[in-house]
Amino acid sequence: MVKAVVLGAAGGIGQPLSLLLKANPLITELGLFDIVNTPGVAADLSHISTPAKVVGYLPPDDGLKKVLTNADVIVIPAGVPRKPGMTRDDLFKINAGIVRDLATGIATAAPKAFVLVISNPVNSTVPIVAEVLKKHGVFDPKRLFGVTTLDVVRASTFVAEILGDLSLSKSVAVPVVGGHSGVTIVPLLSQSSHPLPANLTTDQYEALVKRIQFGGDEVVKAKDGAGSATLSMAYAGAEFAAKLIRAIGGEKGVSAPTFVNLSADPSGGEALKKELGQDLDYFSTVVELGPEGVAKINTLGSLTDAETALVKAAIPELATNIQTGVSFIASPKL
Ligand SMILES: NC(=O)c1ccc[n+]([C@@H]2O[C@H](COP(=O)([O-])OP(=O)(O)OC[C@H]3O[C@@H](n4cnc5c(N)ncnc54)[C@H](O)[C@@H]3O)[C@@H](O)[C@H]2O)c1
Ligand SMILES: O=C(O)C[C@H](O)C(=O)O
Repeated sequence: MVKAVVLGAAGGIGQPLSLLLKANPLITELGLFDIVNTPGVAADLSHISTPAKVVGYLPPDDGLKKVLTNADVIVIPAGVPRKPGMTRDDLFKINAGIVRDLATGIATAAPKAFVLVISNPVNSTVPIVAEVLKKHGVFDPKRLFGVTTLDVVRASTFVAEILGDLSLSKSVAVPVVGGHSGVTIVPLLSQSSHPLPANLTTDQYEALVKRIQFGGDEVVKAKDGAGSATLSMAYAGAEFAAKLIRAIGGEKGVSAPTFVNLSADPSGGEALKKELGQDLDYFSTVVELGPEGVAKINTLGSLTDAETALVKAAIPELATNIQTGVSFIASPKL
């Protein structure tokens, strides 16, 4: 029995994500929450012939508390998306408060749930959720995840394109580490399950790295004011949620890159911190998943000089983004 909950379920990501979760046979209950339209979305999805019982809630009458009660897995795509010319950090002003309030609901109504954060800027919203849970004395770092799967999905697709065979994209696995914005997105292409063509030039390699780092901008530009990635994000979010649900159900050998608090690792992430040469509290890397959530946080492994430089370039922005999230909750003005 797995109850999954989507907070922001009526939005551009929320609706297709809810559809994909409804299609997951391991989910037996699907709770949808948004400030608008969830009764309609829930009624629509409830006619699909899969096991999950679907219920939609709105804020009145304790809707947030009701949807969160007995939740096992909570996915959060609530918040505003980018328009052309904006960075993910520009979303902080609005999304930080939205995520804080939803996290407060989780802290009281579902403190043991696994929480998957999609709302941007992920590098800051994940620390916000952690700080809220800490304030309530219920933070378990093993249960909190920043969803960076879209970067991994993009890397697989773009590598398969370069290999000239899109049918490979499902099996191409590229670890993408760091964080989820611009230069903090670091694809470790030398560790791709399918090596890049030997004749790839440095210019082509650099263009591929840039495309993975700035894939979000490509979509924002193409949507021309109508938002950012929604369908590919829903696919990526459902993929990550499905992996986690399999792992908490006891399946062995499940792992995925995700942005986590390094204290979730049994060793406190010391080996990774040593590799990074920096005492960061959060980082995205390949995480082994298990019944309690994070089972082990993997180190980066062997990197090329170019990848070492990318990791180095990611760290200052990542450290600032993390601190922005932490300070938002620590602020005495709240
Ligand atoms: N992590 C990633 O890789 C990734 C990828 C794409 C988008 N995103 C982010 O996901 C977020 C959502 O994007 P979208 O395109 O779905 O936006 P959207 O505007 O289409 O949908 C957002 C939904 O959130 C709802 N919402 C707002 N405040 C809420 C609250 N307090 N409680 C519950 N619901 C609330 C809105 O009503 C809306 O339905 C954005 O911040 C975007 O930047 C992240
Ligand atoms: O680019 C965005 O703002 C949305 C998302 O983070 C993405 O990577 O597509």
